[in-house]
Amino acid sequence: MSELTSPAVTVAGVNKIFSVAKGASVQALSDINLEIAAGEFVSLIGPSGCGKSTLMRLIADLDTPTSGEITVFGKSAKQARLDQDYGIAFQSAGLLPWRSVQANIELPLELHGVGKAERQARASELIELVGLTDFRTRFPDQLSGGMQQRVAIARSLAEKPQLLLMDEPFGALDEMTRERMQSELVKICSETGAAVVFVTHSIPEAVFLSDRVVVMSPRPGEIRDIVSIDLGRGIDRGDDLREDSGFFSGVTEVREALHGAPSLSKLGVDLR
Ligand SMILES: Nc1ncnc2c1ncn2[C@@H]1O[C@H](COP(=O)(O)OP(=O)(O)OP(=O)(O)O)[C@@H](O)[C@H]1O
Repeated sequence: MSELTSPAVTVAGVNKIFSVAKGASVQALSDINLEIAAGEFVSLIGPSGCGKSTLMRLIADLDTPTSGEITVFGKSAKQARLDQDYGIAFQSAGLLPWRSVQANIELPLELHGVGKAERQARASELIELVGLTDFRTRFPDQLSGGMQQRVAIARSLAEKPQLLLMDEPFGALDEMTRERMQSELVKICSETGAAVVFVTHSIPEAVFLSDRVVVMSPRPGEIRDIVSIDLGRGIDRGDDLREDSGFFSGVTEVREALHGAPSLSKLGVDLR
């Protein structure tokens, strides 16, 4: 399969066991199977400690599975990392403290040899997008946690990647900024056709953003249910959607899946 027709991510029979103390181990993930299509937005949701971040770290090749296989656009996770095939925005912003906001956002472009003028123009666009125009020359330790997250989000978008890995990227944002960033992310994805794997603790956030919500069970993390959210894409996901009955049905379905009740679609209930 060529890179273009490959799924964005495949996770096949993945287990992850951490060795903790002498002889003791923690099984964080158990037999995870998941395929994320190119351009698809998939959220991972589940109780604290169920392995969401572990799964993200495995996809990003920041750790390796104990068994099973992960591919990204048909390549091994390692090759995709080396080729920088995706943008990453994780909870701890991971900014370089000695670089300004602007220079942090320019970094991926710099690493790929994009010229200075183009880099600066793209960074300015993104700085405006995340509402940090007055902070472009500041350094990360001069920013609040939420602002740092916004810099990390801008950096992850710098190269218009075809895949974004986002682990609670909006966790430290106030509710207004969070909703604005969600709407921007929907817009960016429909413009660039990027696939997204998104970890969140917020059911409404998962439903607003996703094509599918993967509901995980408590440790060892297994996929308990996958809820399809058929609310359209792009302009269909405007702010009005937050008050739409289809949106509320999605929230209910994900909540019930989280609590272990059978999903409504599985019972043949039409949610539209
Ligand atoms: N490096 C590690 N060594 C040992 N155990 C680990 C390690 N990383 C994660 N774990 C354990 O694996 C389990 C899954 O952790 P993970 O951070 O993936 O959960 P999570 O679903 O992202 O949690 P949260 O929602 O609280 O962020 C937890 O029990 C955690 O303690």
